[in-house]
Amino acid sequence: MPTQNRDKSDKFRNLPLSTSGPLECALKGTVLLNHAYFNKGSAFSKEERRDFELAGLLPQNIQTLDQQVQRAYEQYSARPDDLAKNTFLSSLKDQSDVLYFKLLLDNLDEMFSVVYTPTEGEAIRNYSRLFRRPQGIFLNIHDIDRVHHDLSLWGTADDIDYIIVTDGEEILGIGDQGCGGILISMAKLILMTVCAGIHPNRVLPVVLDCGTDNEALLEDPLYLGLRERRVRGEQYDKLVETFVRSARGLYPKACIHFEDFGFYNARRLLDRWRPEIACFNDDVQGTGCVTLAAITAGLHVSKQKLSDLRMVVFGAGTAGVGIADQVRDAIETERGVSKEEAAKHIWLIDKPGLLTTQVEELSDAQKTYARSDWNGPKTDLLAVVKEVRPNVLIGTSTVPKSFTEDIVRAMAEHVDRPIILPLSNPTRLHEAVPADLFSWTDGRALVATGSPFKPVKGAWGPDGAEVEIEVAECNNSVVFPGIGLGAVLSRASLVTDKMLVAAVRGVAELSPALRDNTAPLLPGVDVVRKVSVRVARNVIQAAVEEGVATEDGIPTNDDDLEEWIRKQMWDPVYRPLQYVEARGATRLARGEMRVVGSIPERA
Ligand SMILES: NC(=O)C1=CN([C@@H]2O[C@H](COP(=O)(O)OP(=O)(O)OC[C@H]3O[C@@H](n4cnc5c(N)ncnc54)[C@H](O)[C@@H]3O)[C@@H](O)[C@H]2O)C=CC1
Ligand SMILES: CC(=O)C(=O)O
Ligand SMILES: [Mg+2]
Repeated sequence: MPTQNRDKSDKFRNLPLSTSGPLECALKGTVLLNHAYFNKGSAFSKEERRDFELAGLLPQNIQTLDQQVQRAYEQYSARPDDLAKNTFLSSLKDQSDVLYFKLLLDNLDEMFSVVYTPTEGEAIRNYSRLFRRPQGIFLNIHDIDRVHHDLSLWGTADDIDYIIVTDGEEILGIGDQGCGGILISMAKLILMTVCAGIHPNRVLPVVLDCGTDNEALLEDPLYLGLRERRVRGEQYDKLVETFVRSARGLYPKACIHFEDFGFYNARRLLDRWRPEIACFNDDVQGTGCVTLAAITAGLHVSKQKLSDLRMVVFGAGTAGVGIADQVRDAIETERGVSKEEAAKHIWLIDKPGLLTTQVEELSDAQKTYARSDWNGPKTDLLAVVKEVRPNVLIGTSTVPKSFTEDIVRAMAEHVDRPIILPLSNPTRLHEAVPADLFSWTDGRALVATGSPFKPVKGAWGPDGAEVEIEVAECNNSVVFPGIGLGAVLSRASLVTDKMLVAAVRGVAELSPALRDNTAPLLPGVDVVRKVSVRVARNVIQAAVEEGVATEDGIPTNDDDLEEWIRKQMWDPVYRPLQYVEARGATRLARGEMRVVGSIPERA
């Protein structure tokens, strides 16, 4: 039985997760060809074609995965624009997980922005128009009694490692997208597999359909979700409570990742569940971690310390306050001061201007940063930049072009290497574009952006020589896959602050800017898996130190631990298939039981 890695020479032969060896499969014929997890299309071997009754269903020529990738790439390239390419990739994923992930991994630099921000934002905006077939779980706020049952259809206790849930209220900077939010859960899970080798058959994408306040969707006859305004209050809380308790009860080993909830709920739900279960909010914590790593690299280049930091955050919502918290906690540790003292390094600005103790209706999280020491008559971004003289400026406002030339020049007047991070997605909402930031600062700005940008050329080298500056993508996608991988493999009972600090260290250690002052502040997509292994290693070590790792046999030294992690990461390769009779709940192999055991029953 392929429950474990079966290489006898392998010192890790008792690995908890199986990622190699034969796969047992109870499906045959067209049902098998339509099952993305098992389907190999033209790559089924002669023996498999015989054993699984496929011979007459496939053209004669048996092809390799590489040949299939070549064909798929040609078809992809023929699509006229990025949205059409995104749709093509979604259909490919419905056909074959292995082919889809292999194509993606082989062409990640080119395809990352097509399966993720900014193109995925467009796909989500058009969800009900582009819809072909459902993926994931839709939980309806008026059917709370069904939640446990609907979740239970996806496997048994051992089968699920990672769950991403959204309520669709604040998607990727494009606001309320109702049930279309299912695609952000899907997209982030795809990144979990691509970047961190999380098994694609051991994850659950979920949307909590609570209605929508998006007028365009409410009026769209093709809209697929609940056509009513968002239900809030007690019923909303009951849905979330029922979802979390059912998910934990059914899949006790799974980590729950909250994504793109609105400002009011994101922090509240994280605070509610964090002390009790392994959970993570990507917009609060993932964004905080990756941004702190970028700042750490930037301060290294500018030869400053965290204790020198004066940071202005424009847009004090979920992401902005998440970043502030992560940075504040790092200053607290570095300076050995209280959280209140550390918070004095940070100025938050939102719609009313600078958050001061005079501003009413601040959330508890925002209140931490409300300034009592502000005397100036103006509190807009320019006035704050002139007064504070920040060395770090962050944009999480969704207000495009809000980092204007006068603001950036005012900042650069007092700071040699201003660190400027316009993080609002998608690309059109960035607070500034890199070309302008370099132009206004004579190439001195240290820039990273929320969505990807091409390198920028300008005469900013010594004696006015032309240089090309590469811009890092400062997106939580750099870090959340590694955090998730670490939490899954250690079977962490909680995701603690120390695990997040360890994750930041993992990303910062691999920053190209640490070795070359002119290189990007963060590692790029070319090394995503390396980053995830390093982040996961650090996270697991912190989980062990904190006493929250429940997996047995975690290696103690760095190299062994990295190898142990790598060996449990899923790779897109075709594994030989072995026919077995469907056996209901019979245990076949971790990760494979769900499809083998339950699909024939459900069919
Ligand atoms: N790069 C990354 O990894 C991430 C980027 N983001 C992006 O950050 C942006 C914000 O996301 P969330 O924090 O989730 O949304 P949010 O809605 O919680 O926060 C946005 C904040 O900006 C404020 N704002 C709006 N107009 C403003 C103005 N004129 N002046 C000052 N403040 C203003 C809003 O009042 C709100 O508090 C989005 O574009 C999102 O895509 C979010 C998470 C991760
Ligand atoms: C990147 C991300 O999580 C966001 O824009 O919401
Ligand atoms: Mg998000």
